[in-house]
Amino acid sequence: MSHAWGYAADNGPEKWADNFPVANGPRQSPIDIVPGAASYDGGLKPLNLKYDPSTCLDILNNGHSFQVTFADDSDSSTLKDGPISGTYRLKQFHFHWGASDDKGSEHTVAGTKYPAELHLVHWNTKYPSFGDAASKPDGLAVVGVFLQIGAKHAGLQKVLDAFDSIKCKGKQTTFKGFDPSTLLPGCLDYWTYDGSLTTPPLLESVTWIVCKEPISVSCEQMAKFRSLLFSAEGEPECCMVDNYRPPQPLKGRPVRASFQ
Ligand SMILES: NS(=O)(=O)c1ccc(C(=O)NCCc2c[nH]cn2)cc1
Ligand SMILES: [Cu+2]
Ligand SMILES: [Zn+2]
Repeated sequence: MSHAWGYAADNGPEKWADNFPVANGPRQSPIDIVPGAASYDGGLKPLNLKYDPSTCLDILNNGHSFQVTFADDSDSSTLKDGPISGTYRLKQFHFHWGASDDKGSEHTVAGTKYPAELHLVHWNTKYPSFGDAASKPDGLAVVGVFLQIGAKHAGLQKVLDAFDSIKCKGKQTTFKGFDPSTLLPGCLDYWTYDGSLTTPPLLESVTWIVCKEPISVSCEQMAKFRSLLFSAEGEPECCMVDNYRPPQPLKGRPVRASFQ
């Protein structure tokens, strides 16, 4: 994945519009979610998430986050219902986090930042591939889950235990049998709005589905996130922290709630 963009002062979110003018587009993400301004929509269905751990393939440090990638050549791990129509396949999940517990999430709730945010990335099977779907207005659906400091998360620990082999940019290792549904909160109430990828190419192809209930992680687990590096082996070490884009203008978009 060759790209010059990042999260530093010289290549970070304030500079992305230079190479990706859609950064100033009408449906950019993330946003600040204002619960009082969201409109309850009784027509929204509950999320229907069905994940098959046998589709889990590997874990990768791509230089801006780490991601767990899934086999998406069949409808084994899917998202249906919720605000979407049709079937969307799980492609990968990754996180965004801060250098300290007071920041790190991309979406905020009435201005509140969480220490981290999980993104489960799915693509619409009406298109032939993820790459094709990523350029369509209804091509992707990303489920966002906030992380808050509290009890150690057993499911997340399985992911963190793989970190020693992906410390540097470009490192990848086999990662099998992980069930991403262990990372979901108990209650799947959500907010939804039309948005974009939160990293370049910032494509405006994402139906965002942000869960209201966070999951808990321990401060030791957060420290493990911060032990990863943006830098490749042999480069000066640069801690992978603050890999989040700040909230973007809503530009009149409705934000709907699946709950009252
Ligand atoms: N944060 S998010 O909105 O969920 C998100 C989800 C997926 C991608 C993505 O697939 N990007 C295109 C390929 C690529 C280039 N470099 C790294 N990935 C980017 C952001
Ligand atoms: Cu990349
Ligand atoms: Zn993301």
